[in-house]
Amino acid sequence: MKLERVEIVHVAIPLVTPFRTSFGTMTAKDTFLLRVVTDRAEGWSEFAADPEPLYCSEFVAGAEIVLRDFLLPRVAALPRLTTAALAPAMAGIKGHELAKAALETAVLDAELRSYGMSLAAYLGAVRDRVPAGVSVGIKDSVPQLLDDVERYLAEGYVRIKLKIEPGWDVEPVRAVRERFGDGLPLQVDANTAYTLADAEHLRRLDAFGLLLIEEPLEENNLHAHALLQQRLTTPVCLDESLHHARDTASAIAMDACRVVNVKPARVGGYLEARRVHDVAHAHGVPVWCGGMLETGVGRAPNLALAALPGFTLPGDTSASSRYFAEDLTEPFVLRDGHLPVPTGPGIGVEPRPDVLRRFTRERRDLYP
Ligand SMILES: CC(=O)N[C@@H](Cc1ccc2ccccc2c1)C(=O)O
Ligand SMILES: [Mg+2]
Repeated sequence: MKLERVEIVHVAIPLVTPFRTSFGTMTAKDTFLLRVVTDRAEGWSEFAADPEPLYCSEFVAGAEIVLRDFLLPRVAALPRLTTAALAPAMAGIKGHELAKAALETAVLDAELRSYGMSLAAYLGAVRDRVPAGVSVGIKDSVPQLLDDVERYLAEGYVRIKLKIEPGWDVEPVRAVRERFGDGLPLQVDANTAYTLADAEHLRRLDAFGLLLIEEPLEENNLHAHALLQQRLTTPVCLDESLHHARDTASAIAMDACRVVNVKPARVGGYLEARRVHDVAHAHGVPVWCGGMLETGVGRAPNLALAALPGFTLPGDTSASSRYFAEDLTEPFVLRDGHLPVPTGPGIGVEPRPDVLRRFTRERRDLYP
């Protein structure tokens, strides 16, 4: 393929309800899409983070600069544009996995469309639908939390994930366990909010039979997570700490990570996400597909990834209606607690032009 044009489309879509985590409260998904035009086909992708570097160090304005000034010049210089050639071409630029993932995914979408192949087929999907979990934010009160969990269960979600932080952890988890029983698949996500000094307090969560506790400690401290795991029976799952297959292998070897939250954006794209899956699967470590409040543009490829054999736990890819009154793509609708894996060429979806126009803030060329 030949790279002809790359467009950046800044979008802002209100969330149906505010989403509070230990690092902040979101009221809208404010990010950008990339549209890559080649001589054979065009492809779309979505940048996973936010205008502010709260979940990780990357953010919207910074990613646009890195793409325009550093990543695109290297990619445009390739003699032949293939998705496989992108990561090596961009490797000289340190970090910026989310920006690299956005570019690689749009090129992958275009390349697969040019062959008429779905991302699911390309990655090696073994299922045509995946079970849907839901991530529930920190609430103002326990009764409000129980109402929200009840509503999500009634909608069919098969797993509940509760955001926790110091002061909102044991009590809400106990309340959900007592109200919905021991059979409910239940996990928590601290988004790095605790330290090893909290180990004794976190051990209290062992009483509730949780599937996992996600990223309890600061990101990139595998040693601290390994020390914490020695003191908990609840499996530690890493998210913010894992940036590629290599550090996933290290985390597993150190017993710092007994479950992996795989986020293609966090590891630089779907090719590396599959490698993370393969490394974990080879070690008998279950993986699940994390979420970043993506619109349908980011949700569709995550469903293809979640259909790989090692994805044995429900992920955070919820229905479109969990976050948005109107999605940029055709909405993803829960059916019997599952979402369908897209079967069309590439990521299998594209933004609906009229809806995209309504939520577009600005649109400009990044290349040429
Ligand atoms: C579904 C879920 O809990 N996702 C992330 C946290 C998160 C939540 C909201 C976000 C909004 C914009 C950018 C990044 C975001 C990350 C997590 O697993 O830790
Ligand atoms: Mg997480």
